[in-house]
Amino acid sequence: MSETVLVTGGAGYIGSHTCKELNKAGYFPVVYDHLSTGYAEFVKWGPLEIGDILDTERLIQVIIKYTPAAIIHLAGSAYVGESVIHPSLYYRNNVQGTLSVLQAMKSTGIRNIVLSSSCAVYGIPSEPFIKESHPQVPVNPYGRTKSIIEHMLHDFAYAYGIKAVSLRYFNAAGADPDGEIGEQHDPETHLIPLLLDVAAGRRSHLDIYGDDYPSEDGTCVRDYVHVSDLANAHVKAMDKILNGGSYAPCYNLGNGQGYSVLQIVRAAERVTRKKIAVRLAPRRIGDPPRLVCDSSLAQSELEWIPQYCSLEVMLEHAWKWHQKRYSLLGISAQVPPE
Ligand SMILES: O=c1ccn([C@@H]2O[C@H](COP(=O)(O)OP(=O)(O)O[C@H]3O[C@H](CO)[C@H](O)[C@H](O)[C@H]3O)[C@@H](O)[C@H]2O)c(=O)[nH]1
Repeated sequence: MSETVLVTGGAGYIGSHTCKELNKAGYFPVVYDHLSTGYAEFVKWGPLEIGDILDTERLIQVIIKYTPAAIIHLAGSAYVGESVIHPSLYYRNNVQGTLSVLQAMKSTGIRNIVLSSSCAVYGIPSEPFIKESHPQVPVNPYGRTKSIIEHMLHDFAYAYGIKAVSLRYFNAAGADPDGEIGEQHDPETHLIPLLLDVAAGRRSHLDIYGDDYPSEDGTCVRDYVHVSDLANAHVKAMDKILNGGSYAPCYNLGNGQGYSVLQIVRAAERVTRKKIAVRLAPRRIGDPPRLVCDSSLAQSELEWIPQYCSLEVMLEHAWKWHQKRYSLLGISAQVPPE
């Protein structure tokens, strides 16, 4: 019989791709999501249980119902800019929410967890390629909450024998290569879907948040990693903890290649064959100038080998999904009022 895995936040962008990869690998993913930012139609590879991670009793009920071998915990809040304006939301959903998940695990005897973490734990890096051992000095509340929950996992691992892996994502990009699921946020704040909206004529322009950063063209540099590769890393992490594992390790997940905002705009113009209008805007508070990954630890210890490293391929998959999504919704190309 296939092992059951409970995926909190499994109706979201990374969560739904993770469920697809789990299914491919022979696991049975049960999604736990309250659908505030996720979509029921993204839950295709197992049942959906609607619930909030803050509701420990409901979590316990669902765990008792399915007796999962492990939990992949992705539910939480994940907008850097919003975290600066509404930190209480981030401490509640990310810190209190994870504590609730850990308490439910402790009450039901579930011992294995894979945690969604972020490169935001590092802050402004002192090295061009960030290793896991880099000091953690987050520069926004989002990053601070992720750092705190990683520490919570360590403490629970030590005290209660929980086996845990934290995955520090760099910038998730692209969409399912089969076009079944993809990126969809409301409101949208992420660079790639926003500039695809401009290419599709649904937005007038993209605001570029600052051109005075210490990069070649002055715009921020990020490491974009295909969402299906990220999803696959969860399966590798799951395999590792279910087959022994070690004491709460953390792994960086990225491609080790930095692209500036303007480089992404130009690449999206090539892929969509559309001109993308941009407008210079002030820096966004909480944005580090450069975040680029050294993922050699994940490659050696998890045997994680990303398949879709090309930026063009990520953008092609994102563009294919973007077009499909609007045709499914029956929405024609139009520029919404400013
Ligand atoms: O309209 C926009 C949107 C974004 N950007 C820039 O594009 C880059 C990427 O921004 P995103 O909002 O797409 O992604 P972030 O780097 O802010 O966020 C990502 O990385 C974070 C860690 O830093 C978290 O992990 C978060 O969940 C993840 O989406 C940033 O330099 C941002 O300033 C713009 O110039 N204009």
